[in-house]
Amino acid sequence: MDIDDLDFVTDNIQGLSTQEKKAEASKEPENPRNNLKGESASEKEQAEVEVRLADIQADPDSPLYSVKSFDKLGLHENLLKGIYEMKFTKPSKIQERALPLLLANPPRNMIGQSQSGTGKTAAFVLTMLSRVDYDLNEPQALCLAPSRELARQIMDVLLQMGKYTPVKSSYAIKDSLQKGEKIDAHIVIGTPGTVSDMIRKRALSLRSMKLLVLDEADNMLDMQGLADQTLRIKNFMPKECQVILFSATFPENVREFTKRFAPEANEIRLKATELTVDGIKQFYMDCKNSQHKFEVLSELYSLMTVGQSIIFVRRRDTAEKITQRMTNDGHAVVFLHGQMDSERRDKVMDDFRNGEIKVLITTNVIARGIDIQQVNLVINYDIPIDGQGRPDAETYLHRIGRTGRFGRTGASVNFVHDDESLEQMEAIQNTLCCDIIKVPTDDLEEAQKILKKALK
Ligand SMILES: Nc1ncnc2c1ncn2[C@@H]1O[C@H](COP(=O)(O)OP(=O)(O)OP(=O)(O)O)[C@@H](O)[C@H]1O
Repeated sequence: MDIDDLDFVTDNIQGLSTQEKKAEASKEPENPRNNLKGESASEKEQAEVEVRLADIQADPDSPLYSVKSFDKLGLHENLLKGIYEMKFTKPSKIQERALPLLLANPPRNMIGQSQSGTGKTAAFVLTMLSRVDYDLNEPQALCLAPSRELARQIMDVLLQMGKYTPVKSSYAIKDSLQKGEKIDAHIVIGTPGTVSDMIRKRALSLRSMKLLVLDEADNMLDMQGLADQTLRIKNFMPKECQVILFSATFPENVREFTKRFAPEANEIRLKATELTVDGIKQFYMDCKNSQHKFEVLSELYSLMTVGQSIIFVRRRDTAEKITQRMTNDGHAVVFLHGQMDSERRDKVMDDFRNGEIKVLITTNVIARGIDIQQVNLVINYDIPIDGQGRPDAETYLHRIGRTGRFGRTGASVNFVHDDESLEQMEAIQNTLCCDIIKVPTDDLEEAQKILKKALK
């Protein structure tokens, strides 16, 4: 699989060298990506997505529905120029509801929840860009994210949306600052560990800060994880700072804390039944044991070609091992995890983003926030569990939410291989009140057809 861009070629040409595969691929009859009008298939697909999106945005039950246009949301014309250049035509529900509240004066805190892939980033990025004083060369807005990869992605959005503003922005992620350097940018985007370090070394001054944004806020305020660091950073911020929390999930155990962290906040919440995204079809494959699980994975990838996909595993060493075994079987796959050095992580992510890498095997490090529209398949090779070994429905939602972005279709496949993993998956299914459909492991041709149909 995963040669060039031949999304729907299912021939098994595994076992050939890369050169041979490319030659084989170029033999496809009459270039399947071109139609009679001379329009390339990807342009056609894009047009189809846009038409579908227009329908979805007209459906009041969709999280992408809105009544207003961006022009009516009180944004500066320079920001509107940036937004329209990104080809955003209408706001999504969360953008339409949150932006007027976020921009109102006096500023009020916000706890905003909306399904994965529904445009939360634009809501908080536009708020940061609207609130800073561009004549003051000091950090005024700080956005924290749980991973380097997500911080880099938010920066990309900021630079695109702020293209027609004089914004200066800076990273606060590992290896982003030279020794002795001080940040004088208006907006800083970083991860909590590095931000804490920079504050301690006085490389980042918080005295003019007006805005603190936590993306993936429930994760950033999780007592088992990043809460300590995040809280410490907040305690250094000026008291009157506007606090903005966004996530697709706010589980019960962090709710109280989020309210204390962002007191008297405007709140936009989802009901438990609204958490999943309709465009993502969920499946599972019941394997006999862990060896069979690997065989099914490898065989499935031999049979089907998807746009791009992410395979989630529980442990870093599993990511490396599965990558090795898949490579031995002739698949082009790459791993990414949090113990790799910064340069390597950035390279892998950039290659995945621009489509050079088609299959990424990874841990929860990129389970949240990562937005790559071509990803149409997510595999949970290991069912997600939390620090106490309990089924982790939030992580599950975030993982599968790497596909089905902003009205696109996507599929997720859970691999189970014993009673325990089956029970974990069922517990997640019950928590989320969603359907997870079984696909056969003894007829992978059939399995492949079912998945392909779901992606149409
Ligand atoms: N109004 C809009 N019109 C068209 N596309 C949009 C609009 N708003 C956002 N998008 C696109 O939708 C995709 C998902 O947006 P974003 O990454 O902000 O989702 P999210 O809600 O933060 O998801 P997650 O919970 O996974 O972090 C992005 O590719 C973004 O460019």
